[in-house]
Amino acid sequence: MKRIGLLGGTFDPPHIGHLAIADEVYKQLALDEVWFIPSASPPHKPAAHVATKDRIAMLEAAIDCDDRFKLELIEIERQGKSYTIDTLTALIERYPNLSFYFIIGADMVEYLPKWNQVDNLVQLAQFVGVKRPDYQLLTPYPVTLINGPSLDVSSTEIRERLASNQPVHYLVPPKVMEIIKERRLYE
Ligand SMILES: Nc1ncnc2c1ncn2[C@@H]1O[C@H](COP(=O)(O)OP(=O)(O)OP(=O)(O)O)[C@@H](O)[C@H]1O
Ligand SMILES: O=C(O)c1ccc[n+]([C@@H]2O[C@H](COP(=O)([O-])O)[C@@H](O)[C@H]2O)c1
Repeated sequence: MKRIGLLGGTFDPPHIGHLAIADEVYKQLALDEVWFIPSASPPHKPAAHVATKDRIAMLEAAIDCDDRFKLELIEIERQGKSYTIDTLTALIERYPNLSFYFIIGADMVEYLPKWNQVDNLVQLAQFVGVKRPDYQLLTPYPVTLINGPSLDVSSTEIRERLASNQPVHYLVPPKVMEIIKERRLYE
């Protein structure tokens, strides 16, 4: 049975933290692929700061050069609030022969008790929690905890730096930087 990592996110914009955790979990859990799932509408925070088409273009560019990473648009196609319970239910129905590993950073591990139908949700896939600065990697839920590199980078910080004309080179992949510049995102 193929082992698929799922990394859901707002990706507003995608950054090296996303790629590093996908890479780390891929290796530590011997996954076959990692699918990146941009949310249509994040369930727990305000809407993204740029258009969905821009987030998709940036995410495509971010994972383009890595064959292990794929884009999965199931939440964009479904529209509405992107609850993970709906996404996992649909993916399991669509791909009964794959086993899924839902990857979350430590901030989301802390927030997991508030996720929609969390008790059912954690039965649907193996949840995998990854270290992130300033957050506890601790939970009563059955989450596999991974101690990888802990990168102190967030989309919020990148947006703030772009808005105040500070450099973000090396925090986002070069092709993502090109899109940000060409489309004048986050100015
Ligand atoms: N630096 C990081 N280390 C570990 N996990 C991360 C890191 N950045 C993002 N993640 C995880 O990746 C997933 C998607 O994150 P998201 O797209 O919301 O990025 P973000 O940097 O947290 O964004 P924002 O600052 O806008 O809230 C979440 O599970 C989040 O915890
Ligand atoms: O389903 C939920 O209740 C839920 C609550 C918070 C976050 N999530 C998912 O967790 C992933 C990371 O969220 P975010 O907003 O930090 O990008 C993304 O796939 C979200 O849809 C899901």
